[in-house]
Amino acid sequence: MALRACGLIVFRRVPPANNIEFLLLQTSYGKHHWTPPKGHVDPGEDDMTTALRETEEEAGLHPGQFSVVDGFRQELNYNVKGKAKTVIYWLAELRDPGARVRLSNEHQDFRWLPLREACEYAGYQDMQKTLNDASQFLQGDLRQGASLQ
Ligand SMILES: Nc1nc2c(ncn2[C@@H]2O[C@H](COP(=O)(O)OP(=O)(O)OP(=O)(O)OP(=O)(O)OC[C@H]3O[C@@H](n4cnc5c(=O)[nH]c(N)nc54)[C@H](O)[C@@H]3O)[C@@H](O)[C@H]2O)c(=O)[nH]1
Repeated sequence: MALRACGLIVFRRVPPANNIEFLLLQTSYGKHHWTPPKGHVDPGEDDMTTALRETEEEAGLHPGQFSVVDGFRQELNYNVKGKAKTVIYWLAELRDPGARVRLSNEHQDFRWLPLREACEYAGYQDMQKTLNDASQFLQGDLRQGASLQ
């Protein structure tokens, strides 16, 4: 069975133009790659609980500080050291764009990045596609919101 991990693509809207920035964390081990907060599903744990727990452990952001966006869920499948791994991501908007990120010792740095830079930092094509899809989803959300007003 594939290794399973879950996480949240956390974003914030930055005044004055409400531009979207995504949160990426850099590992303090291995190749020092950048990903959204995520981690392995513990035995008996459901996926969303894992995503919330890992976001709190790795970024210091608790569920009261963000809202999970309805209707967006992406599954990535890749190999790590020859073993299949599945990663599920949801999208979550930080309520206070100034909220402080607190890293654990698993990460050495973090950045809030607009889409293009986030894709550059993430590197992997599947993660780039996920970030692009998230951005498009949010733009669609905005358009829908505007048409309802
Ligand atoms: N010392 C040391 N310790 C490690 C190492 N490795 C782990 N630890 C320990 O594990 C704990 C973390 O546990 P959790 O937080 O629960 O789990 P995850 O968050 O799942 O953590 P991972 O880092 O294991 O998982 P990935 O991010 O998935 O990276 C695995 C590989 O996959 C590639 N990769 C990454 N993202 C993408 C993508 O989007 N797309 C594609 N295509 N590929 C991608 C990339 O090549 C990468 O090298 C740490 O505390 C350490 O103790 C290591 O190399 N050295």
